[in-house]
Amino acid sequence: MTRSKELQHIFVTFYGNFIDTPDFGSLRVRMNTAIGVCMDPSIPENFGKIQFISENCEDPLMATIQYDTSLTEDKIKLVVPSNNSITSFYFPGFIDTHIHASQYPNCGILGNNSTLLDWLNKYTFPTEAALSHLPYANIVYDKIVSRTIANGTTTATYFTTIDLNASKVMAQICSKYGQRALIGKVCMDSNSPEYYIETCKESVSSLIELVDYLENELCNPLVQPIVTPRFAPSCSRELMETIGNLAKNKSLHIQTHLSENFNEINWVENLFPECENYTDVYNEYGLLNEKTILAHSIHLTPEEIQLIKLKQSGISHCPISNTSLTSGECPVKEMFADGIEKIGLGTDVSAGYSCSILESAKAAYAVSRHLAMKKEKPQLKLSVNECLYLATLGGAKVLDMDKHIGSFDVGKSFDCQEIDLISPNSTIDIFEWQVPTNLPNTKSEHTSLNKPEPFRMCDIVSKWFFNADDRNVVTVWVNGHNIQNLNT
Ligand SMILES: O=c1[nH]c(=O)c2nc[nH]c2[nH]1
Ligand SMILES: [Zn+2]
Repeated sequence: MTRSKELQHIFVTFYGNFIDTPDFGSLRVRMNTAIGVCMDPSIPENFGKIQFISENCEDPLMATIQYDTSLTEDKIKLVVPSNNSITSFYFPGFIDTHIHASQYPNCGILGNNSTLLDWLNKYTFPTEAALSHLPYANIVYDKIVSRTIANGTTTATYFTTIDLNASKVMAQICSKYGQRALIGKVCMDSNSPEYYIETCKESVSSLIELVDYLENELCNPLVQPIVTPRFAPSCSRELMETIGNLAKNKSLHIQTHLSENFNEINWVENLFPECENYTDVYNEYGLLNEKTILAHSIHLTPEEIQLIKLKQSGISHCPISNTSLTSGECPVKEMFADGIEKIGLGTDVSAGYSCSILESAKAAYAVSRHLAMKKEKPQLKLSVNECLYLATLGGAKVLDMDKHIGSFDVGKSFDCQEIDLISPNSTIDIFEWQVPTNLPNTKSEHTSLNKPEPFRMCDIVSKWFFNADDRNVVTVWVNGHNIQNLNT
């Protein structure tokens, strides 16, 4: 298709099987469904957003014209899965609520016995400091953004480094690829190595300049700033208060680390004796609100849980990182039971060894089971559906973006990944008699005494969850745009 022809399309209708998790624990399966997305730049309020959903639809083109009779066929692009079979489906794009783009060169390098504070000093700070060299930052940031997209991540909340210019480079790269991103220039003016520290004044002025750059120069609504005090030990009271005020005045997101490791928690208690607990430090210095993302939050006291609930902050559960640095097991189900409503997943590269949210979802499943065994509480186990919710709509809630992303609903942006269990390089083995018939839960002619019943769609999802990787991600869209095949 020529570029000029493509430009005429002001509406895209996606057709196939749509699966999402509208609630914690439920799986919504909509077979043979048409979802219409407005791509008309002259209607900015609808651009990239889902306009209609027609279930059990036989003629998606007709459904589109019925939705809007002013649309003619030449204005509509119809997208069907490349392998239009029952083993392929559309799923909401993954949301990574905590990832250090700058640590990607260390991904998979952890040091066997490292725990948080020695790992930071030995591996992390030198790697982050090196990214002030912009050609290096360009290569690393380009790779992590394309790699997360290849793994189905449509929204990511990034930490960069203290370096302003490298943070601008990261924003440019996210914008180039079309990924939805929050860009966090790290703020740290205390208790850090002399080769990787800023003064409070430098930190605040770099942050202000980054915010100004994103608002007034880059001007891509998909790429937003996020205020990023690294964690309480590396921030002075003055720094936290100043950037907290900036976040409040400009309605910006905030991200930081909380309660990851016992040595860290003791350190915070010694550094901030005026505060009730670790969470209270962020509250005291104006950093705790409904747009705050708290990574880890493993060892919280009941008082801290109540404070987070009161302030409606979100928690980013990073199970691969927590296992790798032996930080602990975040009690996700207990926190939900205690009334915390906003919990999502973070890869936490490079304390986490994978930039795939699907891998993090599997790790969340495993960690919850270890916790259930340790505490002899089977109710602490996370199900596949619950893990997939954390990876999508749960993450959207953490980012306070659940009105816009995280599931397939009219009015939401079309942020989506097409999954295929039998894509060309797939390593998933699925046998002919296991392939479901077109109608969910009906028996097919395969069924006999000797042949088992075919899978239901929830089995197909389970197979994907445990057996898949990026080879099963066929295409990725953000705001209705295909962002995976940038160079095609
Ligand atoms: O997992 C983590 N990664 C980090 O880079 C970091 N900095 C403070 N605390 C941290 N925890
Ligand atoms: Zn982190």
